[in-house]
Amino acid sequence: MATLLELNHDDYFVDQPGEKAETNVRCSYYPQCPRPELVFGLKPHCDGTILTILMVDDNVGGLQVLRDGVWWDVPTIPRTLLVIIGDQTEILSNGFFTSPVHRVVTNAKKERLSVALDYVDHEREIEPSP
Ligand SMILES: O=C(O)CCC(=O)C(=O)O
Ligand SMILES: [Fe+2]
Repeated sequence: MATLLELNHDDYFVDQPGEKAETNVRCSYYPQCPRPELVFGLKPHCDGTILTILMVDDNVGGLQVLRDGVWWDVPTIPRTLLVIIGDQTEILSNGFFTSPVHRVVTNAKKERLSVALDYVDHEREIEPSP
């Protein structure tokens, strides 16, 4: 990431979070929903994190990302973790990496599980790279 930004500091993104940066795990259960057209699993949002690492159910889609005004399904790939860039990385990279707006839609036939690991710094003031 630092190389892409042409920073002369390979560990720039590793060094920015303070010692109090936290990792939190969130397990979410999305039950079947008889009226998926009316109910979001998770409303549209960006993650306020440095990164979110997401493990989703291989058999159920549901995660969507907004790009150019269109919602796209995020494909599920077995045994693969998904990394979502968070707002803090967008700030650190001065907008080079963007924190995507995403949501989870519900499913009438299948329940869904996900595990999200948030890496976030609530203590330090995050500033754009030099
Ligand atoms: O459950 C998911 O697939 C997405 C979860 C999510 O976006 C979040 O926890 O911020
Ligand atoms: Fe999220």
